[in-house]
Amino acid sequence: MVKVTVCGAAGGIGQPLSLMFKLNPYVTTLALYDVVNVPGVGKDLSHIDTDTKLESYLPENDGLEKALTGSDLVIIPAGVPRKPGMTRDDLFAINAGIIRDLANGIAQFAPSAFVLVISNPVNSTVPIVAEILKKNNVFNPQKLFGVTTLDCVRANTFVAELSKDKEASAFDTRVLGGHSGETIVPVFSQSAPEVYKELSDEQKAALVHRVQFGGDEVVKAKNGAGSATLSMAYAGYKLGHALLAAINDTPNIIESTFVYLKDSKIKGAAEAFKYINEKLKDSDSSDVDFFALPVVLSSNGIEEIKWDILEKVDAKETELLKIATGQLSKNIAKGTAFIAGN
Ligand SMILES: NC(=O)C1=CN([C@@H]2O[C@H](COP(=O)(O)OP(=O)(O)OC[C@H]3O[C@@H](n4cnc5c(N)ncnc54)[C@H](O)[C@@H]3O)[C@@H](O)[C@H]2O)C=CC1
Ligand SMILES: O=C([O-])CC(=O)C(=O)O
Repeated sequence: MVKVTVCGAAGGIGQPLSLMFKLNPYVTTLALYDVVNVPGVGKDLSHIDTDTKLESYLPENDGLEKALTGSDLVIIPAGVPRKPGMTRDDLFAINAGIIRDLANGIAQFAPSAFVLVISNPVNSTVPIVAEILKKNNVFNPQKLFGVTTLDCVRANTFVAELSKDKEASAFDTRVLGGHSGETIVPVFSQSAPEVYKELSDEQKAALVHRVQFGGDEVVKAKNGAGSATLSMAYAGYKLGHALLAAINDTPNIIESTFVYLKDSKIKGAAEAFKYINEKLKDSDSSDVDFFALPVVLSSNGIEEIKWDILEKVDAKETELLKIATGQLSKNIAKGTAFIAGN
């Protein structure tokens, strides 16, 4: 029996993401929550002849409580998307409060659920969720995931375009750091070595830049009508499905996610925290408490952090990681301070 809750289910990401979970055989109940339009989305999906039971809730009549109670996995694509000319950080003013309120609901009604945060700016919204869960004494770092899967998906697609003989599905690129611009660091030296070795320095730089700013490509092409929704729904589903498979005892699944490190008991967290903060960050900027890294999944959630990839990356990638930590420490501190100041 697995209940999945999608918060922001009537949105551009929420709808296709909910469709995919309606088709997932692990899911017995799918609860949709949104502040608008969700009864229609829920009714529509409920006609699909898969066995997953559909529930949909607006905020009135304790909707959030009902959507979250008994939930095993909560996925959050709630909040506003970018328009051309905006950075992800420009979304903080609106989305931080939305995420705080949803996190308070999770702390109260689904304190032991796995939580996947899609809403931007991920580098700050994930720290917001962690702070709320900590305040309520229900924080378990094994169960909190910042969704950076779309960066990996893009990296696989873009590197395949440069490969002579391999399709996108042949790649499993690791992307480290965070989820915005220069905080996104694909490490092709570790995951696509054959293709990577053949590229010139200019080609390597262009490939990395394309992954870092892939979101902008979509924002520009949509021309005011939002940001990535369909590729994001796919990516969110990919991580969610991997987690459901791990919960159901499929061994050795590795996915990348923006994971909490500081004071965490997860295997590899202390080593990751030390390496990032001592070797990749200026001593005068605040701690980088979260970082996107490959993790091994189990029925407990994040079982192990594969931090040693940080030691293996090449000199140029190390330089990029150092640039990433500067921005990331500010983004994380901003999220944490938002809750400390509330
Ligand atoms: N992590 C990632 O890689 C990516 C993250 N995103 C982010 O995902 C978020 C959602 O994007 P879209 O689906 O395109 O936006 P959208 O505007 O189409 O949908 C957002 C939905 O959230 C709902 N919502 C607003 N406040 C809410 C609340 N308090 N509780 C529940 N639902 C609420 C809205 O009613 C709407 O249905 C944005 O912040 C966007 O930047 C988008 C793409 C990739
Ligand atoms: O670019 C955006 O604002 C949405 C996003 O995070 C992405 O597509 O990577």
